[in-house]
Amino acid sequence: MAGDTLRIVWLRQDLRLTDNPALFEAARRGAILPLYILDEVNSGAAAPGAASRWGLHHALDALNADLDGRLMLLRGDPLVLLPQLVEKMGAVGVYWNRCYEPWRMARDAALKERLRASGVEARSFNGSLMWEPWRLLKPDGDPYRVFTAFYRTAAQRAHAPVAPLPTPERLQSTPLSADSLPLAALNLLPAIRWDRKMASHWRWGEAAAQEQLADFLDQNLRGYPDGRDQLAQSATSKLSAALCYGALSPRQIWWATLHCADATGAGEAFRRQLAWREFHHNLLYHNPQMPQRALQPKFEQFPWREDADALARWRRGETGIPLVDAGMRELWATGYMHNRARMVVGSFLVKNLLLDWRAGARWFQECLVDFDLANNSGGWQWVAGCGVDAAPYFRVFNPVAQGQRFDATGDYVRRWVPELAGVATRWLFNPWEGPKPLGYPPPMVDLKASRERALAAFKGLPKPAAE
Ligand SMILES: Cc1cc2nc3c(=O)[nH]c(=O)nc-3n(C[C@H](O)[C@H](O)[C@H](O)COP(=O)(O)OP(=O)(O)OC[C@H]3O[C@@H](n4cnc5c(N)ncnc54)[C@H](O)[C@@H]3O)c2cc1C
Repeated sequence: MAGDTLRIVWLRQDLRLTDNPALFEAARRGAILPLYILDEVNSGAAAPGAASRWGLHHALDALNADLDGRLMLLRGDPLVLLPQLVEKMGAVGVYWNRCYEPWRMARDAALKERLRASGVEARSFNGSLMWEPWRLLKPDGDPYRVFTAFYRTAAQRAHAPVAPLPTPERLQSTPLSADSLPLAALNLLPAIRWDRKMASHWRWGEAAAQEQLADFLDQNLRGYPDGRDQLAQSATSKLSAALCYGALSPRQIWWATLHCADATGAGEAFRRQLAWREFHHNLLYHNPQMPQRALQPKFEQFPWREDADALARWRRGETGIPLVDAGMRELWATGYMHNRARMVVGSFLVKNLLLDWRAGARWFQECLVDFDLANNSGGWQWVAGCGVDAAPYFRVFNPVAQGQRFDATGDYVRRWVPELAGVATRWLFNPWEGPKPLGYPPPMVDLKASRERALAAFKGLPKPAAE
């Protein structure tokens, strides 16, 4: 294959053929070499955990099948591997879609400079966001810090998300090089095969994601505004993992909602949630410290408790608070947790247990198949009340009231906490007040007293002049 037209398409969080600008542009110009590099060198603390690695394995497997087995796989530092590969293959360019995590941006900027300095075409595109963070700013040029204002501008005044691109008409890809590693050599699957139990909860690849989107629009969109908070209903799209690995782009989803039958206007509620993803990416871009540091500086002095035993009970779903335990066990069993449950378990950890939000974020990073650095750190800062546009710290979720409201039949709790299957709905969310259920622990904290302890700690924070 002629090296003078060969371009490497470096795929990362965009594992799809449709609406993939880097792939589309490279394929238009000639031959391509589709490549994925497992980078464990530059990721540091942001490295995906065991559940995301498992998901990545399947996402890569599906993409490779779509590319007729021609996806090249490497493992190591792209800053070293890519220049070597360019030289070896005689490629004229490297194309990729932009990522927005601080570690990836730093690496990609260095790579671009290095490739260009040696006369290689290095081009990046937007394949993962509807509004890139430097394009959606307040009128005074500052980044948004409040979601509603961000969304108002995005939905009403910003440019509409660009229409999705088609699949390239012709994919002229190079035969697989002998240097390519077999997928198994990336060691993404766990040594102890705990993943088998969660496999049935996920579908992989672009075609499956498109089908899932079509089914959601057809069957669930209408009920989304009311149903999305109902824990036992499958009312949400479950497209988060497809977005994380890039089997679908947000533009494809946005456009599909605009072009489907939506007589009730429910698409608006759904697009609003998609915009939360954009907002968190925007926040992370403008606040690269977001995964490590509270965006409200006063929280850096918050008196978090150190309590390894309490953290372990929370992780295992053995807190004695049924809704919290149900969420944590759903996470462990499936690699997913309903958004409402994410908020409830997060609030319980941070407020009732007074444990640092970063410990919760780290556990989610390890266990979520849909782990996404921007959404996870943004979600945790929101729940903890220490982010820019957060629920105020003094607003503490009451897991009993949340259960009664969002799991009124008790099906969610009974599914994930089978010890409580026989408990009447009246006592299901507060079994300590009713007949004592067998085999289920008493609550590890008193909800009222621990709430007051949290509020007192919050009141004790210094009030910096500049906040
Ligand atoms: C503490 C906490 C941690 C979270 N960690 C992650 C994470 O690591 N990865 C992740 O993708 N989402 C995370 N979320 C956001 C949200 O819980 C999930 O995106 C959602 O539950 C995924 O289910 P779905 O695809 O069915 O959502 P749907 O309701 O169908 O929404 C469609 C899409 O919109 C986006 N979205 C929806 N709600 C939110 C939100 N609150 N914030 C940002 N984007 C949103 C997601 O991309 C989602 O796939 C977190 C939320 C909290 C409170």
